[in-house]
Amino acid sequence: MKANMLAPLSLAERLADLAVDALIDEAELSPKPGLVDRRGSGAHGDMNLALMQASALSLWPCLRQMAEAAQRIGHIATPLRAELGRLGREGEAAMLVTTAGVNTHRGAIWALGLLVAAWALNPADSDPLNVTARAGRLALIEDPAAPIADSHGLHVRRRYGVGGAREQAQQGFPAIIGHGLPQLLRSRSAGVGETPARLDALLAIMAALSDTCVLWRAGEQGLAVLQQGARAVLEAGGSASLAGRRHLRALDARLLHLNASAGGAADLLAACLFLDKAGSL
Ligand SMILES: CC(C)(COP(=O)(O)OP(=O)(O)OC[C@H]1O[C@@H](n2cnc3c(N)ncnc32)[C@H](O[C@H]2O[C@H](COP(=O)(O)OP(=O)(O)OP(=O)(O)O)[C@@H](O)[C@H]2O)[C@@H]1O)[C@@H](O)C(=O)NCCC(=O)NCCS
Ligand SMILES: Nc1ncnc2[nH]cnc12
Repeated sequence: MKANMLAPLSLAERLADLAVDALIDEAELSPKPGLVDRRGSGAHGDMNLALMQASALSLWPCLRQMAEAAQRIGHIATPLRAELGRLGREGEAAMLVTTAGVNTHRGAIWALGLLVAAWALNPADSDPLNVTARAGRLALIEDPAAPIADSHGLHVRRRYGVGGAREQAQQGFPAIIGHGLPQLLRSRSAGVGETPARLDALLAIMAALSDTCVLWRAGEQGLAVLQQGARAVLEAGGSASLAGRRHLRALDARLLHLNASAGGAADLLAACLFLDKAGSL
């Protein structure tokens, strides 16, 4: 092989590439209400775009290993779930080293980890509906080595009775399959550019999701502001329209005022963009 030629990539490497690409696309997408983007840190004192990009790149080895584990183990049962849990915890540790302790992508490791594994289990069937269904079956299996977690998500689930990241995965990612992905395709076929189509997909996810990050910081009132505000942008014509952009600006200002950040919806947009890349593998 010539020195300037790259070695062919394995399936696991290509899946990790697509997942990291999707994370970087999500981080760079702007203007996202309340979230870190090209404009700044949103409602986060401890995150910025460079940190999100570095965090995304740090997850490549973990995502590749998750896909490899799925190929090696080959079926949906406890051994694969246990291995994904172990690799997920290692990935979180690598992320926290890269970010000096800031939780940039915990939810993304969970969602994309399950999805790369589900894809690698049957690469011939990359229909998003079937990949998310396989990921859901994986998420339903208990991780025998999971530590007793004291997470924000746990507190919020107990207080407000919502499902959170675990249930979203166990149900086969309804926020993506029922909202984000159809909106992405609808906005594209309406002829808007790729950036507004992705923003509309994010808003559709925000309007449908019980995001435990928002509930943690801003309670039920914050979640209602997010969901109603996201719906208002879409009903006004989406982020490509003048009226939609006005609603989007107002939503951004309200979320910043409430110190509310929809990190869960951001993770699910990355997962949605990953599934959308299915055709390019
Ligand atoms: C099963 C886990 C997902 C753990 O879930 P749990 O709900 O117990 O724990 P959390 O630590 O709260 O993590 C869930 C993260 O998922 C995102 N998320 C939130 N709501 C939803 C939803 N409805 N659907 C899908 N995803 C959702 C969200 O991640 C983003 O937010 C992070 C920032 O959160 P936080 O630290 O709370 O943020 P701040 O507000 O900044 O904190 P303060 O400043 O106020 O202190 C950011 O990272 C985004 O990614 C939730 O945080 C799973 O994680 C797990 O069990 N992992 C163990 C290893 C494992 O098994 N891995 C499996 C590999 S496939
Ligand atoms: N763009 C973003 N801003 C804040 N939290 C996030 N978690 C994942 N993506 C994020």
